[in-house]
Amino acid sequence: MSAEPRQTPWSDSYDGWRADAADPAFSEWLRSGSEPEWTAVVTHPFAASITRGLTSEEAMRRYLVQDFQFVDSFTALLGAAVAAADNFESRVPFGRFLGETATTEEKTYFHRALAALGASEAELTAPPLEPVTADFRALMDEARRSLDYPAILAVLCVAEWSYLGWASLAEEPLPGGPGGPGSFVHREWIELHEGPAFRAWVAFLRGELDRLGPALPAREQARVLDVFRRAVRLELRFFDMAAGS
Ligand SMILES: Cc1ncc(C[n+]2csc(CCO)c2C)c(N)n1
Repeated sequence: MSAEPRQTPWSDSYDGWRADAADPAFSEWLRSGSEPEWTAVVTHPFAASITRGLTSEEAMRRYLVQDFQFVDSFTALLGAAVAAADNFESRVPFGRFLGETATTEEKTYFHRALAALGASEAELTAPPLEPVTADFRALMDEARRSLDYPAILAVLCVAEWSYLGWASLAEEPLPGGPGGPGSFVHREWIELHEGPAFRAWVAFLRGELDRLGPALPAREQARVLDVFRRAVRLELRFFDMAAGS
């Protein structure tokens, strides 16, 4: 007979929580303090239907048109992270991700996917924003203007870690294969958020929060948690919007 693993009670004080947490990482405090919404994001029915290639072209177009507007503010936020990081070694991965991944994804995936889904030029460049897209952009713009490194990290970390979360749940064979459901639009969207390079990027973002978070005053820790939770709620609303609910 095996014992049930002991659940660490979550505490809104990081120091109180870490005393008996199995994994005392600051990023784990933020994530577990964002339940149940965190799990609702990574297991969202819309994300699950992407992993199975079952989202319709219409739903995928609506989602990606809005997401391209999200990615624009996200890319600006990466630039703010270069500026706000507290040391040289930390600036470099943001610049590398911006140069390698963000631009590739933007230039190739979004353009190819939205063309294949029949999006118009206006939908690509200046679509009407859904309320959740406008709210998400406002949060990212607030973090960017603050140049507050832990707050910037919190928003970036939620966006990337939660996407790693749902994409890691995809099972082989991925959509878009011969005779199977879905297309390259589904398959590449999963592949972009999975794999060793993306995992290392998420580990870097978490590592930065784990490095800086524990030494922050309790008041600042609570502020980072607030930003993290707001971002998680927006991820949830974003998938709800995509699902049309
Ligand atoms: C709502 C929303 N949240 C997170 C991501 C993940 N993500 C944000 S930017 C980026 C790479 C740069 O293009 C990735 C993978 C997303 N796309 N949309």
